[in-house]
Amino acid sequence: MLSVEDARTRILSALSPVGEEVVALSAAAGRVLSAPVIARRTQPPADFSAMDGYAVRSTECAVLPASLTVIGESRAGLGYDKAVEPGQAVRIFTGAPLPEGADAVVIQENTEKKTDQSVQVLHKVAMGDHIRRAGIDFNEGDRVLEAGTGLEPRHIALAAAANVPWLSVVRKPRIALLSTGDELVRPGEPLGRDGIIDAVGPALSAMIRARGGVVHSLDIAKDRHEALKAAANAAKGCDMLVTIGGASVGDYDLVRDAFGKEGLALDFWKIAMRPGKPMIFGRLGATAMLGLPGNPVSALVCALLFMGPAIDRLSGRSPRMPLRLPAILGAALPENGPREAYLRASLEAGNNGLCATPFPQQDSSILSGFANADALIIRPPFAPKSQAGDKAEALLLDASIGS
Ligand SMILES: Nc1nc2c(c(=O)[nH]1)N[C@H]1C(S)=C(S)[C@@H](COP(=O)(O)OP(=O)(O)OC[C@H]3O[C@@H](n4cnc5c(N)ncnc54)[C@H](O)[C@@H]3O)O[C@H]1N2
Ligand code: MOO
Repeated sequence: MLSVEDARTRILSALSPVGEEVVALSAAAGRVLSAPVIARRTQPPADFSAMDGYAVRSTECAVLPASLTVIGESRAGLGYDKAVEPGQAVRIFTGAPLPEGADAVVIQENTEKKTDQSVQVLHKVAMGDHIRRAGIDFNEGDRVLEAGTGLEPRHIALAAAANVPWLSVVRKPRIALLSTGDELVRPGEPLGRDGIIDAVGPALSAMIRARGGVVHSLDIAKDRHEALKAAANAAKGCDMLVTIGGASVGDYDLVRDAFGKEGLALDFWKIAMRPGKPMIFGRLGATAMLGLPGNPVSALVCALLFMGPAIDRLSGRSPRMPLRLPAILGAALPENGPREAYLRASLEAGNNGLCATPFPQQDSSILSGFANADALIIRPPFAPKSQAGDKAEALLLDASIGS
């Protein structure tokens, strides 16, 4: 069986970013740049004042107090267009261009205004004080953002400041999503005695959207070849098809077989991990296919470790993984079997760092445990018995830990 690491490498190397499109800056948040952003102006475009005060010639202020004649005003968006001569100063405000001849700004708290036309400088002034030099942020022609950047509001601010109103971004990957199983119904729909609610489909829809993909919902397919054939057809034109369930060896686990008949080029089936062993990866024509196991925790853990990074790759980003941190075990664990284990655990800040306590119940059908977990403890294949207090590694499920 493939290791988790090898499986991820195989998946990521089989995928590449989908095409690009141009979007307005106002619609670009959350998208991924497909080309660098080149500044179309210099920022600041000239030497600017960083404070409210007076633009002066610093040598005029060598002897204090220095009395200067105020000859005009420079404010943001409307500079003073004559030079400052010896004995003169210009009233200036934050973000205003420094007038010619001036080489420093003295903040107004360090002056005393005598009249509208006269000011006394009371404190020392050095050349360059409180000046933001032209181009300290960026210059016209600079590459201010690289291709592959996931656009956060701060990147939007930078592109806007660089006067770039349109951005080339990677098209949102289209992800077809199919739950399989005769027993499944959608939440809230009429339910027979042995029915099971499709819990994984809604979770994966949310995950795909949060990751920047577009969900093409294929709903729920019955465990029949014709239903899976119809789904394979409906997924055409999508960048990836994600199926849930039917990945194992039972009489009703038809996914590999049925998609095989539709031309699935299987890359691998089965990973040495727990939960998540019977995961499928391959290609159906131009569409990548990820077949997740049906047990809900298995499906969600596989989605976290493989589907998320795969969508990142399709989106042109470097694949993101949950943060992996060293932790101390909060309870003893038995020897691990041949599969890498991902144990649902709570996480607390302890005296010796993070303390990860595995939940007693680790069955891959138990959603309540997974929903309330902070982390997954990773145990390598055949890890020996461990005691509380031993070192371990944990994957954070959320960016922050509840207190
Ligand atoms: N003889 C063997 N049996 C099993 C093996 C094996 O190696 N040999 N592997 C086990 C492992 S590990 C897993 S994981 C499961 C995976 O099975 P399938 O992918 O075929 O999943 P299903 O049989 O379709 O469903 C399993 C279980 O999960 C429920 N389910 C399915 N889809 C959903 C959904 N969308 N939302 C909520 N619950 C879902 C389904 O009702 C079943 O209870 O196979 C083991 N068996
Ligand atoms: O891999 Mo299964 O996911 O052990 O339940």
